[in-house]
Amino acid sequence: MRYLTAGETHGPQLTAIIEGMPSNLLISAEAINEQLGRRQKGYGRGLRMQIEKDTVNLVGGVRHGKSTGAPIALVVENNDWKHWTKVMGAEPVDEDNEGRRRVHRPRPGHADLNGGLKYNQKDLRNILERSSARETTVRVAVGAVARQFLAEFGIKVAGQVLRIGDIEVKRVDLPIDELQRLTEASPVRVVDKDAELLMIAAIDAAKEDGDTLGGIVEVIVEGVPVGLGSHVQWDRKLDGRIAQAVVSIQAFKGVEFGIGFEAAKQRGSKVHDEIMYTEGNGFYRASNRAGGFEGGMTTGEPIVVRGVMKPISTLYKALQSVDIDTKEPFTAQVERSDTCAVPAAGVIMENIIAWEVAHAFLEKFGGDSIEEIHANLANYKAQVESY
Ligand SMILES: Cc1cc2nc3c(=O)[nH]c(=O)nc-3n(C[C@H](O)[C@H](O)[C@H](O)COP(=O)(O)O)c2cc1C
Ligand SMILES: C=C(O[C@@H]1CC(C(=O)O)=C[C@@H](OP(=O)(O)O)[C@H]1O)C(=O)O
Repeated sequence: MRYLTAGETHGPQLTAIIEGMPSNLLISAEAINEQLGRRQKGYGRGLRMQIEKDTVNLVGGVRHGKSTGAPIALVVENNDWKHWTKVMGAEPVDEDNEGRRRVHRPRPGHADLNGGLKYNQKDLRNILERSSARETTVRVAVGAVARQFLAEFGIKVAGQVLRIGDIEVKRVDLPIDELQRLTEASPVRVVDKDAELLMIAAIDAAKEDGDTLGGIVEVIVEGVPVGLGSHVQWDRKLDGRIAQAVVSIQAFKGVEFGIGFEAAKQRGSKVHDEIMYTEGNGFYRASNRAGGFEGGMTTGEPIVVRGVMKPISTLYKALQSVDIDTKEPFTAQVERSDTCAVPAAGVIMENIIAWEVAHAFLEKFGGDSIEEIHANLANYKAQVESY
């Protein structure tokens, strides 16, 4: 199973195609829209989120509410497009010709300069249009389909924000349904309401100063069987694939599993998870410091992943850069930008991880229909139980 996305942030739409989703999966556009809506709600976003009202259009591979096995095509339209038809117009233009502008001032912290040099583009809009995190809209839509696939097999995903700037909350270990419920309505997706108020104040203060904030998000996946991923080849390690997916989110700079970087400070006796066995429950771990992985395979314990997002690159208190035409320094002018997108990024992270887990699940249990996968899973469960 694989997917690709296409589309520009100020173009007419974002598009994704999922190839290899088995047939007979119930796919609800409403459930996809729920995830799209969650991605738009976080505190700290700029004016663009007031323009957009993201909803999915399923234009291929789904009939009568179920996948047919054909490629699934998903489209999310950009409401903002109508304001950009001239700028995005078909004719190449120079600056200020009929209101269309060529971008020649690269923004620090963005793909602009590297992309311009690499693709030999003198209009940096050709880079920024695609590097924008607007693309995550349709990746969340893809992940929301994966989420429905996982739900079919009792696998659930939830996330919480653990840090915004210097405001940190202690992670809470709640049953996943409870965590989902408590973070659902929260503007920064934290359970601790006091910390949330501090975070909102920190975002407001950064905005006041023309500055931006990053943070840390944690995602948990519960109900995964033992043995997703594999130790036998580097690119089959599921923790490795998840790490790649997390760092592929715009502005994500780090990832850790379980106790993560903390492990560097501890002795082995405080890091590894002892193996237990009881009749009926089979093998399990006394703790889950590894965050659900050993040898690139799931242990059957919850997957616990944290991602680090850097502060938003575009600052109202602008950073210095160099004009690609004149080679003269300038300080960038900002029209609009987010101050903090960590809560939104948490929703993105949940959904892209759902995709990676669904992908590994399908690799393990194969099959072209949901019924076939259920049969394969039951067979494997019986094998594990009698091991
Ligand atoms: C949900 C989300 C919203 C973002 N919004 C903005 C924004 O409004 N302004 C900005 O400069 N960067 C924003 N970013 C970050 C940039 O897209 C990102 O820093 C840039 O594409 C360069 O990629 P890199 O930081 O991964 O190197 C956002 C990222 C995410 C995940
Ligand atoms: C559009 C989204 O995020 C955008 C991501 C983004 C960037 O540079 O990554 C810059 C901003 O875009 P614009 O310049 O059009 O306001 C954000 O609004 C979105 O999340 O849907």
